[in-house]
Amino acid sequence: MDVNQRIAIISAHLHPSNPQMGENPSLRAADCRAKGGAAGFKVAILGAAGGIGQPLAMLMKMNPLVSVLHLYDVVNAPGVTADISHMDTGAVVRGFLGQQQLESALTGMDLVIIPAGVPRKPGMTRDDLFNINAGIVRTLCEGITKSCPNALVNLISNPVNSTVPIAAEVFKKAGIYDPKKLLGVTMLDVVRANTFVAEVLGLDPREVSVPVVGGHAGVTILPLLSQVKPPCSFTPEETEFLTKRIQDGGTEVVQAKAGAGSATLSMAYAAVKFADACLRGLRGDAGIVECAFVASQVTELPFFASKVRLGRGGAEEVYQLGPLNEYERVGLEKAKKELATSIQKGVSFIKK
Ligand SMILES: NC(=O)c1ccc[n+]([C@@H]2O[C@H](COP(=O)([O-])OP(=O)(O)OC[C@H]3O[C@@H](n4cnc5c(N)ncnc54)[C@H](O)[C@@H]3O)[C@@H](O)[C@H]2O)c1
Ligand SMILES: O=C(O)C[C@H](O)C(=O)O
Repeated sequence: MDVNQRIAIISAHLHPSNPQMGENPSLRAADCRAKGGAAGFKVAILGAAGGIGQPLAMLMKMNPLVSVLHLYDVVNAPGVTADISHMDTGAVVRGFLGQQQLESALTGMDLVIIPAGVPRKPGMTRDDLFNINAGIVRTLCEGITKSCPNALVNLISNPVNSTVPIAAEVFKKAGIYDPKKLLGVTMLDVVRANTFVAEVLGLDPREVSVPVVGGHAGVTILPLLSQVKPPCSFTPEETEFLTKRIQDGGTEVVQAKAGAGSATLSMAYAAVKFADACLRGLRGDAGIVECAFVASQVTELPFFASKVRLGRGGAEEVYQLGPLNEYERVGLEKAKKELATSIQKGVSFIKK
């Protein structure tokens, strides 16, 4: 950067009348840095000013795999962007406010993470969010079809069991659907399962790995306690207690927050854990396996959460469920029944 560019940056901050988001000279200098060979991926967060979005943005700014971080929301994006952009980590941060900036927010992105939408209040199911969040997800996915059709998409907005089918239909309509690149984020169920199982076993949660399959709502969340690593066994009472606690983990937080929303901090942690795995897959690292809600042939349903292998193309391999015990087989039937309805609801929303 030459001396004139440096003077431009200083005067922009001394006379801050000009900076419209994305047109600040300091961002142009950062652009040079981003273009100047900074290795890494370009990531957009849609809904970045929300309860999940803000800690997620902070954690992604700390991720060394990210070179450019775009923060988009319909409110408060400038404040969150200014705040996070002061962190002395590598990623260049840019903010985008409102629908008219969606295209710029998405252009050139490798990974788009979507936590936009309303959260639950006590007494609501995730499906009660459908009427508002379905339209939000449709609009954002239409933006993706135009501006970054090859990006990997991590969809967090609830009800995930319906929003993922909505996204798939939007992408199909635009002729850009690649099932491997659309991933519903169920990592929070795995994070909770690891934590709750570790509590019962008296272990450090980092040593525990629990596959959670099915979907992301109530009985569709199916922890496979017979496949826990390290290998262990549970009494029927422990199995019942753990399965219920994992299935109701979201409701536990909604009730504790008493009207102030749902899980945000643990979700941001889970979202970053999952996004980091996706980015390592995109980079070509071998052996990255996580659970996600994806297009699937594991059951008769078109979407199902199970372990997937993440690679350069996204979810490159979807694994079978492995041997289930009787308790899990019964749970699987219940999960499939509810999932079928939620998936169909999402598909019909776009097809109608
Ligand atoms: N998948 C999961 O495991 C999981 C976990 C927790 C929460 N969630 C879901 O994530 C969503 C967000 O939760 P939250 O607590 O962050 O809610 P929040 O209300 O705190 O934040 C949502 C953000 O989305 C923004 N937004 C609304 N419409 C938008 C649009 N059209 N474009 C861009 N941004 C828009 C809002 O302005 C807000 O900043 C909810 O649907 C919630 O149920 C999913
Ligand atoms: O429970 C919710 O509504 C939010 C989220 O799906 C969760 O599991 O915490």
